[in-house]
Amino acid sequence: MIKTIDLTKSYGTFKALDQINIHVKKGSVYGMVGPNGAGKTTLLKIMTGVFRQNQGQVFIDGQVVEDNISLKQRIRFIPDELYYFPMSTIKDMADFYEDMFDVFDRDRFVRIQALLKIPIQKKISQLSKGMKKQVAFWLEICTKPDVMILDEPVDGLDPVMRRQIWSLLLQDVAERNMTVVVSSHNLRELEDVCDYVGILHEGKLLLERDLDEMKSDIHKIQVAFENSDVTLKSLNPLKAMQVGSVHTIIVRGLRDEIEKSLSPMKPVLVDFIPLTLEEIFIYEIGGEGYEVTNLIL
Ligand SMILES: Nc1ncnc2c1ncn2[C@@H]1O[C@H](COP(=O)(O)OP(=O)(O)OP(=O)(O)O)[C@@H](O)[C@H]1O
Repeated sequence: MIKTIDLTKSYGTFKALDQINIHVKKGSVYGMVGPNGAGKTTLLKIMTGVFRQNQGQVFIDGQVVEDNISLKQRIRFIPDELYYFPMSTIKDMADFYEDMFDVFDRDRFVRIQALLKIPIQKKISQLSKGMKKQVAFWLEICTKPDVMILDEPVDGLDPVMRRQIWSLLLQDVAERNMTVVVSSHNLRELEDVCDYVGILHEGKLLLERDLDEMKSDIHKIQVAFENSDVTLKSLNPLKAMQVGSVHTIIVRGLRDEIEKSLSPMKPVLVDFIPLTLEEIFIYEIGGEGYEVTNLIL
């Protein structure tokens, strides 16, 4: 649904994005992860048409985003730094959104107010940073966008509110097939919500992966044998440790096939332990010369 082709952006002589090709499926949540300065905000701002690229193109449903007003109506962007009209109250902003967007859902606005419990007569300038962020989600989600682009969305929100906001977003993903692109420098934060993850580093896309596929393709296993001489070299582990007769290995491959390979060795224990997304990425790109832990933690 969203596709960028060779997207390149320079600020003066500095190349902030270098030939970025990303692919986001309709109705999915795509996490863009990378350290400070990787180019995430630049990429998101080009995807929403806020910034112009030097080369390449962004397509949504096959249409070019740049200068496409009707397409941009279907995209909402919550930036890292929020802007509201000076002196406006939440009600003023809701009225403005209702004027701007035919699709603004006033009933939903009222329902979400009961959840967030922020009085709508409050001046937004007098709200805390986290509350301002809540207001941004509150307003944008009521415009029922097809695409929601979020730059560091949960920054400043407390853990309970993070869950509330994500549950609102995921409800729209499930019910309306909304597509979400979300940036973060913390993989752990995205682990529970993303279907796909892209890692950006120094303006380049290091990789892009389907998380379910990745999770089914790499395993951490504890195996124990009566005989401590058994080796697991035939499984070509990415990593292997042994304490007494208990082996802990990281192996690529499908679970069924790994179990079949282990069975003739007559293990007394085989335990598949879930890998965190962070661990998977470390094994996925750790061999490519990057200090992955520095990129994604
Ligand atoms: N307006 C600008 N003028 C010059 N350089 C810029 C400008 N905006 C961003 N940059 C540079 O482009 C690079 C990418 O910045 P960007 O804000 O896209 O990174 P980011 O991944 O969003 O970082 P963070 O996680 O810190 O928000 C950085 O080196 C930054 O200094």
